[in-house]
Amino acid sequence: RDLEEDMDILNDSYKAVLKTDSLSEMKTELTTMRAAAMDAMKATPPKLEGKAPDSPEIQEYHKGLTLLVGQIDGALKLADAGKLPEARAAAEEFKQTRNTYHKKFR
Ligand code: HEM
Repeated sequence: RDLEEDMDILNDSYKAVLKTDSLSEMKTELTTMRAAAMDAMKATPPKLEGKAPDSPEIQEYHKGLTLLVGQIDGALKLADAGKLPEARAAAEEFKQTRNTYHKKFR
């Protein structure tokens, strides 16, 4: 999958996560988001084309996705514990990460 596809998947599943009243749907969509974020790590954003894999910019890009995966895992843990409102509140916080890293790399 290319980066745009991963981002489109992140986007669709994120909308579903914020909207659903079903714990099992939330878990499925969070798991889909996690896989898309992990796959996005293999891509190079068009803006960073030509940068070395160990350049500060690529490292920063990976840091953003690692942060998002950590936040997704936090929300998954709450969903696994049956805490739907708390899981949704945790998912709301992904927006900050998305916006911060879109400003840098999108
Ligand atoms: C909940 C989290 C996120 C959502 C919902 C999201 C969603 C999106 C969407 C809808 C696009 C446009 C895709 C398209 O052109 O079809 C996009 C592009 C992009 N996003 Fe995200 N994003 C998220 C997090 C992140 C993070 C954490 C990073 C980097 C660390 C990132 C980096 C990018 C980049 C580089 C593009 C441009 C891709 C390109 O033009 O090929 N995104 N994102």
